[in-house]
Amino acid sequence: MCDVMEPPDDSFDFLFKIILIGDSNVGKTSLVQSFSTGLFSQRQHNTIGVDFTVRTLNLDGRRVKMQVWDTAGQERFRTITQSYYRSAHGALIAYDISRRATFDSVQRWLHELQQYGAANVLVALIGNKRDLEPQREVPFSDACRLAEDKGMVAALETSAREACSVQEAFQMMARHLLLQNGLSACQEEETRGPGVLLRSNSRSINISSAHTEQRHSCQC
Ligand SMILES: Nc1nc2c(ncn2[C@@H]2O[C@H](COP(=O)(O)OP(=O)(O)OP(=O)(O)O)[C@@H](O)[C@H]2O)c(=O)[nH]1
Repeated sequence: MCDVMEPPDDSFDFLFKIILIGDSNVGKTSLVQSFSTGLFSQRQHNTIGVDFTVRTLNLDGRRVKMQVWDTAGQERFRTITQSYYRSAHGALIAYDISRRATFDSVQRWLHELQQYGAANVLVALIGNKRDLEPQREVPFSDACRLAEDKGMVAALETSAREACSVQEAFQMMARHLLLQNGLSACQEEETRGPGVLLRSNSRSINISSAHTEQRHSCQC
């Protein structure tokens, strides 16, 4: 049944294209699935090429349509996935907090983005599988340092499995894109400056409090 109060999903104020990149099996598809349906499936097929999902967010009265391009992490699809970089307004580079190698690859993904993406693309770093705390191989402080060094807008940790901070990750990117377009997403941020996310397992890089101590408790 249709809710008469809801405008049709094709109406929007802003359209942002977001690309999700990172090594295979870090959980990119799971993050997109969690964002679009709230569901998690343990058995996930490797993405072939690129998948496409759309969801419209209501951010403080603005309808922001998010077109999310979920790319394959496997090397053999690299030529196909690179062709999607150019039109992206924002990029989420994902790694798995329990596999250091996937974090070490972030620089390579960033390099690809710089090579094939638009000059003003906004980038955020996502450490997924936060629920695997006992197997953690990447301290959150390493992610924050890298994000800061590379001029990314934020570093966050998520768990697609526990639906932890996933919505926030996409909303954060949407808010940064609104800000980039000269629009504050909400009044509170207008008084606070360009920082957006203040959760304990996330950190906005371009705010004055960027050097405050970080904690890791997930409060979902
Ligand atoms: N524990 C845990 N497992 C996760 C999480 N997110 C994804 N997984 C699992 O990690 C595996 C890989 O997930 P995918 O979403 O297919 O990874 P991907 O990055 O899209 O992989 P490619 O399509 O090959 O690039 C699957 O078995 C998921 O169930 C998470 O937050 N926590």
